[in-house]
Amino acid sequence: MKQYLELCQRIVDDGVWIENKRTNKRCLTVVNADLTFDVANNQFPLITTRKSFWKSAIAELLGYIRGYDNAADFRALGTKTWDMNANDNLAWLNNPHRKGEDDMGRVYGVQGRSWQKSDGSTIDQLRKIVDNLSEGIDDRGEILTFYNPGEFDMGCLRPCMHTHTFSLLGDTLYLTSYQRSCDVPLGLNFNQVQVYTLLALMAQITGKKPGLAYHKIINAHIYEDQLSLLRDVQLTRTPFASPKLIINPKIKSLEDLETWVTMDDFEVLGYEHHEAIKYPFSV
Ligand SMILES: Nc1nc(=O)c2c([nH]1)NC[C@@H]1CN(c3ccc(C(=O)N[C@@H](CCC(=O)O)C(=O)O)cc3)CN21
Ligand SMILES: O=c1ccn([C@H]2C[C@H](O)[C@@H](COP(=O)(O)O)O2)c(=O)[nH]1
Repeated sequence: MKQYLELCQRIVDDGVWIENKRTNKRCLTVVNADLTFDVANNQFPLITTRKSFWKSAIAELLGYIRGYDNAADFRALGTKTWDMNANDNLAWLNNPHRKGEDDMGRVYGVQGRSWQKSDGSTIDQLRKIVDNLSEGIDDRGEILTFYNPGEFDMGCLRPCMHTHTFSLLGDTLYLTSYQRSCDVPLGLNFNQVQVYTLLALMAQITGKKPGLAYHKIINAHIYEDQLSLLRDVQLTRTPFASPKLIINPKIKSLEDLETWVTMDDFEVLGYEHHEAIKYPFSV
């Protein structure tokens, strides 16, 4: 929580106002932030200075793991986070690649599970990583990347948290996640839960011990219409201690994640938090 609050304060104190063309809003912006989460000791980085909808964040992650490309599938898992980008974004609505209501196109998990090759076949990046790690192999290229510039025009949004690199030291698994663009009041609240949970889940299904998760952010920003709520409300609150994330130990494989896992397989213990804050969302 300390790292999150320090980043918020840094943006408020040192941020530069940058005009964003896509959303037509100004963003108070800093460049480069490094967060570290202690997954080994179950220090779940859930925001406590407001109510955080952590199930929605984990549902989104599970949708990426499954390779979903449709906001309706994300809703069925328990999150509405893709509704606006799939259905309310004019550039995407006018894009000939859009297959209709709720389609997100070739974003995130689609790239992770079925990256298209020029011969028409596909690459399942996640399957290869799970197979290698399960056998104790780290080929120094255990990289899951959603960043495919050749297909940006086929999706509703370029991926923000775009690359996850796994590293094995003995039987301890580490994760380094890269994020090019970060909406600190809304997105980061979800993204840090996802980085943490991705390492915890990957360690569990490959039979490794989880170590640290490193979260590297490039452009960290606050939209102009979020600033007063963040600075004058959220930042004046005193944080509570980190809660714990409990994952159903019956989850043992990638197939389990793909087939029967639901949000009921995740539980948070000891979550003390301040009241919810409704931040404006920019499409
Ligand atoms: N401007 C913007 N910020 C983002 O964080 C973001 C995007 N766009 N587009 C793609 C995804 C979608 N994400 C989202 C979308 C919505 C919420 C959101 O509304 N969160 C609320 C309520 C969540 C709930 O009730 O489930 C929150 O208070 O955290 C969060 C992240 C993260 N990403
Ligand atoms: O996981 C996510 C997804 C998106 N965001 C935020 C970061 C930006 O505010 C927008 C994306 O806009 P771009 O113009 O494509 O950078 O969504 C996030 O924080 N986390």
